[in-house]
Amino acid sequence: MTQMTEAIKGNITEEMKYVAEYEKMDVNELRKLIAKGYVVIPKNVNRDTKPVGIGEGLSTKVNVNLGTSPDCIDMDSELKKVAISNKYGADAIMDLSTGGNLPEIRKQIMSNTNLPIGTVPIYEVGADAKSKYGKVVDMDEDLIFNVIERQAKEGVDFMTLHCGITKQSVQALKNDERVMGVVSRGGAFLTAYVMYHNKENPLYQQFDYLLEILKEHDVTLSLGDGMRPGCLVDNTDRPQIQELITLGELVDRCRNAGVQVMVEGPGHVPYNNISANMKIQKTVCKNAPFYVLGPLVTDLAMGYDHITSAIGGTLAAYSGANFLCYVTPAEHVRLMKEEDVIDGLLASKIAAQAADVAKGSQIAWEKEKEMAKARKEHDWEKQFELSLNSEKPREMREEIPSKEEKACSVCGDYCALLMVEELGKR
Ligand SMILES: C[C@H]1O[C@@H](n2cnc3c(N)ncnc32)[C@H](O)[C@@H]1O
Ligand SMILES: Cc1ncc(COP(=O)(O)O)c(N)n1
Ligand code: MET
Ligand code: SF4
Ligand SMILES: [Zn+2]
Repeated sequence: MTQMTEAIKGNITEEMKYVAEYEKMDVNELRKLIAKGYVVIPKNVNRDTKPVGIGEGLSTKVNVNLGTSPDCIDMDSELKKVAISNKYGADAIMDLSTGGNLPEIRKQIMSNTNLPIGTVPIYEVGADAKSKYGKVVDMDEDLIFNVIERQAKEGVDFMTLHCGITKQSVQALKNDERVMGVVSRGGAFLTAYVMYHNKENPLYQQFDYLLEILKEHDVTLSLGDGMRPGCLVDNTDRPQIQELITLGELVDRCRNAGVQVMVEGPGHVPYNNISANMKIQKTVCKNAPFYVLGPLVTDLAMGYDHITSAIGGTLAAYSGANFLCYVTPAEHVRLMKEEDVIDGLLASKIAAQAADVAKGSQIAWEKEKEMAKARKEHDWEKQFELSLNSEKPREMREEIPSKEEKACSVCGDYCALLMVEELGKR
């Protein structure tokens, strides 16, 4: 049973009820969207988590990436990142750990949040292959499917699997004059596998078997974009589009099997090409929920890539993307620290709200109206409460206080609002 098979049968699940209430929509409308594959609810049957809907007609969701790396294994810090994700309103968390005891790290992360958890199982496969046989490319089919099945049993809610890395897309990469090669880590593992063994990607070749495993536990498949461009100059090139066409075909196969599926997208895309990218994806993948990384609209802002990604993410979400994978100021520089998680998550939440407002979402506009009212009433406490991060403005207001309690220290006695208001005009 999956949310999708239930929806097709006409059954309304508890998860659908929860999501419909949160989104303030009719539950039968939601059910129809899930049945068509336009909306997913990533929730593994083996784990009790908050149901989160992603897709057409729903509010834009944001994901936090966290996890260890071979250079930094600090469980304490990762759990603080989980706490930050809970506190500041992430909609999902991906554990992208590649250093230390991966199943143990995942277990701890999962027991510290009720948010849906995503993973990229090929990372664990690569790490296991390296420790057992010496190299990442020494992985084999058994190891791949065993890891996926184990993670599915543990309760992972969505999995990024780079099924579109095929002999064909690897050939397209070789034929192209792309400046940067493969920047997707999972994509790189599988591209290396295809090149080294001259074999087809097992995730593609045995896709039906993969679907059986995912279906049993209702794991949502997130089709990874292993060929996404790694810099603006490579955007929307043939390897990216070649892979996307394969992903579109795989979406059909997921739907026929009743497996929930979303599709991942770039990455590095100039502002003028973002809406075209969203349109191509939504068309080729027949309205599957779209999960984008950024997109980053310039490559020159090292240390500020949460901003480049919020600019791109706003337009992407406005143009059809449903799920924004956050990017932090640490992207392209080092592993993120806790404060980077706050900045990255806030930037993504801003992009999501900005896009939802522009799309005319009633929920988004209700919040904007409440803020307008709080500002008019000089209700500072309410303004802080409504803010995406309440603490920051609260602390800032205390740093340079105003003598005039209703105003702030930008104008103080000359508060524009108060001056006209006192004449009884508003
Ligand atoms: C594809 C995305 O995954 C992120 N990424 C890769 N590994 C980790 C990790 N251990 N923690 C957080 N993010 C990670 C990259 O920074 C990129 O944004
Ligand atoms: C939107 C998005 N895209 C990709 C990945 C995985 O990372 P990678 O492809 O580098 O393994 C991700 N976590 N989120
Ligand atoms: C593999 S982690 C690095 C990801 C890379 N910055 C990208 O654009 O997708
Ligand atoms: S983030 Fe760093 S380690 Fe990862 S692909 Fe880019 S340069 Fe390599
Ligand atoms: Zn990048």
